[in-house]
Amino acid sequence: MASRKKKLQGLVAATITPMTEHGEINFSVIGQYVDYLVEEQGVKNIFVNGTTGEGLSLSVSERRQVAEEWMTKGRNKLDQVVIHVGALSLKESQELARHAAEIGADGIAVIAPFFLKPWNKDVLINFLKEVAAAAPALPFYYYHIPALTGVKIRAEELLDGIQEKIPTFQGLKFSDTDLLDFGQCVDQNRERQFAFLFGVDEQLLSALVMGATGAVGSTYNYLGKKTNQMLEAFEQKDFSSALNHQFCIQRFINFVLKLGFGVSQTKAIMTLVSGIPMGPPRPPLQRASREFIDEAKASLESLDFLSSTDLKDGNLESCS
Ligand SMILES: CC(=O)N[C@H](C=O)[C@@H](O)[C@H](O)[C@H](O)CO
Ligand SMILES: CC(=O)C(=O)O
Repeated sequence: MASRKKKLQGLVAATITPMTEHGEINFSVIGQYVDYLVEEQGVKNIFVNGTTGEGLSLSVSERRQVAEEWMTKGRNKLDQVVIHVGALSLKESQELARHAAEIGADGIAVIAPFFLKPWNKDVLINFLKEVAAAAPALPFYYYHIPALTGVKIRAEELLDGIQEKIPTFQGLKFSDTDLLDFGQCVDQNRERQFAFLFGVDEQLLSALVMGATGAVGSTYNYLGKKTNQMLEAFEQKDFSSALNHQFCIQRFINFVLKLGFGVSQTKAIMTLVSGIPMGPPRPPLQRASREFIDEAKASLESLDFLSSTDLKDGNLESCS
């Protein structure tokens, strides 16, 4: 039986995997990174080796080392560490799940296998069940990200009866814009203590209205503080302030999405905002262009999302 520890709530940063200029993992900055999230962004939960962490571009041995480093450096500082252990090979996924349990992680998450794909709900559940069973004491989260996996089985359908198949099932990380599907996941499972973690940062407020209990995302690495203000306003039922915060966040995300925004760009933005070198991404991803970085910087400054306040004066767009 999974240890029913405190429900995962609030913001969860999808961690970047820092790399050296030579493309090796730069473990040396992870301690600093933990402190930055906790102290500067007010974010105390992390999601390791996911999309943002290029988990599927790392070897199994690298994934184990990265997970260990976050656990070590996060001890007594972070609330919860969830490790993504999804892989195309069930064996690898199980190895990573067992490893997550050994190192004391707070939960594991798994995406749908995305090469030879499950074609219906039962087939997907069977795969997930085998992974979950390798870590029978760890809370299990399904990571729904259909745009990247190509597995479009609706989350609402998957959740129907899931606890009978996967007793450790504890929640859903929902990275899709289908708020009907998300809302129905919440509505149909009201009496269960699941965590509903939303993963589209630019739409989080709508998901909060639908009953999201938390959020996992890449932008919480550097917009955690801002997003926490939105959560706070929502909690206080100050919906107009919450909406202002969401619109500010949207202006930034909308701006970078139009320039082309993904993991490479997240690495560059985090380097810029935190001052911690995240390094280049691993191929097939390519590093963000100089033009992107300059434009993103100007946008962050004009929205007052950077500590440097050079461009602040007289800026009508400022979101502070
Ligand atoms: C596809 C992807 O990486 N999604 C992230 C997490 O699920 C989000 O945090 C996005 O990066 C963010 O919402 C910006 O679109
Ligand atoms: C964004 C996210 O949740 C991930 O990197 O997996």
